[in-house]
Amino acid sequence: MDLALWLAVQTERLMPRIIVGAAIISEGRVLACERAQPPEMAGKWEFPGGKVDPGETEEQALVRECQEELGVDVVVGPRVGDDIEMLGGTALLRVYVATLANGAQPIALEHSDLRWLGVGELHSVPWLPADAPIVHALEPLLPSSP
Ligand SMILES: Nc1nc2c([nH]c(=O)n2[C@H]2C[C@H](O)[C@@H](COP(=O)(O)OP(=O)(O)OP(=O)(O)O)O2)c(=O)[nH]1
Repeated sequence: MDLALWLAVQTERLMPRIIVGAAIISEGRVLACERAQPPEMAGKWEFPGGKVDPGETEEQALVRECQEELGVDVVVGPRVGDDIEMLGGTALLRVYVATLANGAQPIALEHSDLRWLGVGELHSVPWLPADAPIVHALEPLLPSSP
């Protein structure tokens, strides 16, 4: 490995890329989104979100991603669960609870399907593997009968 590549790898290890996700809760249910791509992730379910761009706060990134992916404004609340290490420690998944800012309903602009899941339905979809601890941490936040 040459010096430039080695330095790039070390920098990524020291400063993992933050990927933010929004656990949007409405009427006692959380929004799950089915990935449409890339092929190896298609059919797996996730929280809307994505990479935080340089110069952007995590909250700004979540608001932007929810606009791009779902066409809705969200209000970002507290964190849910711990950071999840991904991609060999070069990225961290960090999920926040969020609510819809107004009456607008999410539209699947980039996903292949959307579902509102009550606490008893949380495990009814195949989540991306990294999301399992977050889904678990959400359970106490959802009412037993939405
Ligand atoms: N948004 C999101 N990404 C997740 C979750 N769980 C999980 O493993 N990931 C992974 C999938 C991807 O490898 C990565 C996020 O990539 P992305 O494609 O959604 O990010 P992005 O919108 O910024 O995409 P781009 O700029 O590369 O087009 O994190 C999750 O719950 N939500």
